Amino acid sequence: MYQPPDAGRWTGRIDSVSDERAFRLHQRIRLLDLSQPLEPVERAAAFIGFACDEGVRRNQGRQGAKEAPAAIKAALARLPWHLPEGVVVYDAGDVVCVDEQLEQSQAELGTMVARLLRSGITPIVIGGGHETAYGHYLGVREAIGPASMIGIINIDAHFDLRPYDDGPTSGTMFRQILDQDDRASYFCLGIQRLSNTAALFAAAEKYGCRYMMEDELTAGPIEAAYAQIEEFASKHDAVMFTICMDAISAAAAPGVSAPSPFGLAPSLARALIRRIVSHPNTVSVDLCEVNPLLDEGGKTVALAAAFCMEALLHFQRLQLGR
Ligand SMILES: N=CN[C@@H](CCC(=O)O)C(=O)O
Ligand SMILES: [Mn+2]
Ligand SMILES: [Mn+2]
Repeated sequence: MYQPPDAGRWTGRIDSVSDERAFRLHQRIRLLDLSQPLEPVERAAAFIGFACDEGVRRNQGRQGAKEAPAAIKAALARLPWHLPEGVVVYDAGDVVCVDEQLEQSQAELGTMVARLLRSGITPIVIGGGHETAYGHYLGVREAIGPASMIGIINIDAHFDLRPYDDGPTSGTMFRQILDQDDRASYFCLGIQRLSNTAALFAAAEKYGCRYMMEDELTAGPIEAAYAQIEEFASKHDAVMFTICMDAISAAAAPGVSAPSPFGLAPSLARALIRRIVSHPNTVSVDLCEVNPLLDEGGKTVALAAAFCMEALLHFQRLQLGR
């Protein structure tokens, strides 16, 4: 079910009502109702929420991620505006999963993502459990057509390559995509040995997935990751980028279904995010698995909002003269 944006969410501290250098996102955001016709726009991005944790429920996880779009948008509202002149940022509302209708909700999210992409607007999808990524994928595939090659870059502790004989969950998306789409490939950064069974490592081999382990990334140098990102992104027509917040150290991101004691440092993840969205082939991003009900002092929500803002600031598609 689609819910148009709610202006009441975009409130916060006001340092000045006239000096634009003192503005925050809530003073700049525009509302975009995706139930109305869309005009083409240049250098624009839109937050689209996916209020859903049905995939997490089916995956035996701890529910609460459906509260994340409202919480992350509220945290984004308070951040200072540093975007270049001419960039427009929209709140495009939320797709809400009702009555355990995961598959229908993913399809609806896909429709919204495709509409944004076709209007030239960069989608910043705010999940939701990681099942968000499947709806995001449907939209990218619809927008770019069947012939184009999609590269999926995931920052995650988990492969999310589980079998889905009993239906899709928050742990099955990339297997679903690779089974149905021979023009999609998958690169995962931040994989942890203790977050995946041997069967899941075997699935990654079987599907020819590329991955970098968390300890490999942490030990550096980061240029090794940058080189792999460049090589992978360059050989695809479009890159969809997905961030699973449980990839981050539990010290910084406790508010997730499956916390990671040895997760990535936030600054390392930020460097990866900047590099991935800076690639000209990257068309969209989603950020998933924040569970505000499990958060400690709002720090996971604050980190998620900061990652969304970093993506906005560094998206190559939003820069002048591209
Ligand atoms: N999206 C999360 N997927 C993980 C969850 C693991 C867990 O709950 O322990 C997975 O299925 O592997
Ligand atoms: Mn994960
Ligand atoms: Mn995941």
